[in-house]
Amino acid sequence: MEFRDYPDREMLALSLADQLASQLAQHLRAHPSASLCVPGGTTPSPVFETLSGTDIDWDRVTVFLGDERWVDGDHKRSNTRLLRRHLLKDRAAGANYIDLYTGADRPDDATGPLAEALAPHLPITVALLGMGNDMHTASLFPGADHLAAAMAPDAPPLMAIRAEGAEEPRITLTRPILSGAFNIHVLIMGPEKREALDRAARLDPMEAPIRAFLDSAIVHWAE
Ligand SMILES: O=C(O)[C@H](O)[C@@H](O)[C@H](O)[C@H](O)COP(=O)(O)O
Repeated sequence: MEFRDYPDREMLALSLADQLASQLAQHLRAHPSASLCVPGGTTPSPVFETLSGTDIDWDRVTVFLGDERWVDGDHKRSNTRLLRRHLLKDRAAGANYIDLYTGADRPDDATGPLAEALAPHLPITVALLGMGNDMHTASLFPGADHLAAAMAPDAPPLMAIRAEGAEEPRITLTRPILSGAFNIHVLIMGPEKREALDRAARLDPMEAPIRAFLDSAIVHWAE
């Protein structure tokens, strides 16, 4: 794991957005398209704000979330709503967006069609992951109902998941799809998350799902 410590949150957001954009641009120099997988939650908005204004060929970039809460796109807990406000605008408005919330009654009914929609965009070019204080990432929560299946090497690309720490049913990309990304970045801010990360490094991925991605990730942190 590579750990990058920034003087403040603003520097982190500017620098990380630049690193993500450079990796996408570099991939686009040699390939017709690229994919960007991003987290929801509260932390990444400043990174998204900068990234949305970067001058890359967004028309050739497909964006999707690593996980979505099973709520309508205009619900305040919708990660898609967050992306529409902070990332899928300005220059990035031209990106192709795959919405993980299909409107099906249950996320369980959406995994098949979404796996087909994502397939042409795998492996992921750049994956940005968040982390909760309980060491979950995407919706891979410790103690979640299908965690073992979602962490297995032969897991399907997406799974429906329910967990105590999650307020609503979720859909999540699984370990093999996320860990297969060419570039993996983890974004965390604040002392609590830094402590959680240190703890995760000593635990098994079933107790600390973020652990499964740390060996090949760059972790970006600011106080
Ligand atoms: O939908 C979600 O909740 C996420 O995608 C999730 O994995 C998130 O990245 C972490 O929970 C951190 O969330 P915060 O940035 O809000 O702390």
